[in-house]
Amino acid sequence: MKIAMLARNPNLYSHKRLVEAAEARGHTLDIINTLRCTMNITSHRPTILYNGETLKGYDAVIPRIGASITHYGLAVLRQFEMGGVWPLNESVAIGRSRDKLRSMQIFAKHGLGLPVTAFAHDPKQTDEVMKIAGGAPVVIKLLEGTQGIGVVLGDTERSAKSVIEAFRGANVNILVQEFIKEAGSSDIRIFVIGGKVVASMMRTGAEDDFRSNLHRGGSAKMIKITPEERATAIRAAKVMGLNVAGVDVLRSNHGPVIMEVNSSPGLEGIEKTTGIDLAGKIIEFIENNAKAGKTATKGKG
Ligand SMILES: Nc1ncnc2c1ncn2[C@@H]1O[C@H](COP(=O)(O)OP(=O)(O)OP(=O)(O)O)[C@@H](O)[C@H]1O
Ligand SMILES: [Mg+2]
Ligand SMILES: [Mg+2]
Repeated sequence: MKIAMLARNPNLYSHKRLVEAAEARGHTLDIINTLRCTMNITSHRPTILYNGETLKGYDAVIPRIGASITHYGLAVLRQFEMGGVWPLNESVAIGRSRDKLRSMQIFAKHGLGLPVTAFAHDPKQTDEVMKIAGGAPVVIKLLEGTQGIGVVLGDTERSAKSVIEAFRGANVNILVQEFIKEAGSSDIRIFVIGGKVVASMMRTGAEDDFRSNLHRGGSAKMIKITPEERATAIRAAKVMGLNVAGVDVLRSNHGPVIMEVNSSPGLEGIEKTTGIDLAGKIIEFIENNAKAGKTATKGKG
């Protein structure tokens, strides 16, 4: 097969592993720098120009679109989809999962466990937002945050309110969430491919941090998840419409609650922790599923 991978940095562990796995199985995998793609949107047959040439002949495209270029990256992916190239994850599904509010609303609608979450646009609503989240301690999150940056614990009513007001003053969107203390600075990353759990790990925050992010100094270990956690992760990936997903859940007193669902989950932490060849499993999934024009949404947007 001829596979395209939309990515910017060819030296990232995840990207190198996917190239390696594809080549080991006899495929070619070209890394396409998303931002260097030019789109011809006017023609009847949508095309993508790359380094002066029209991209063609691809059987599948692996989107690894960074959070900072979601908008342009999804347009490029849609262009592939409209040209009939099978995407590992569809643009519509990635768009859903990148929007924290939208995804939480979808999870709630499907009865999946979530931390109690409040959101308001008006700075005057601080008291109400605090009340919905059940009062201090609460977790305050930047909607556009990543790698644990912009995730703050408001220990007391007073500190929570000043954090909310500071964020609001900076004119950024936030959500306020019940603090799941019983999770003990740990979360579980569950890796789903094609509706099956293929690997999972528990990440625990550094000594003095409630955030479990490995980027913030957390550590990871292998873990056996419960059937309820497994079902939650599979369902979360399904309602997002993602073939490949990294589902993050916290163990709360009221069962597993979903933190977020990642559409381009990193491979380094989880492959090194579990010893499972996830890159190989992803390529295998592509082999078994890629078919020209076979997408649920066909880039309908
Ligand atoms: N409501 C909560 N209760 C307890 N701990 C939380 C809560 N929300 C977040 N955390 C902790 O903080 C960490 C970071 O939060 P979150 O995953 O929402 O944002 P992020 O890591 O910045 O986003 P991304 O994972 O996309 O980089 C979580 O992994 C979890 O350990
Ligand atoms: Mg996120
Ligand atoms: Mg996270």
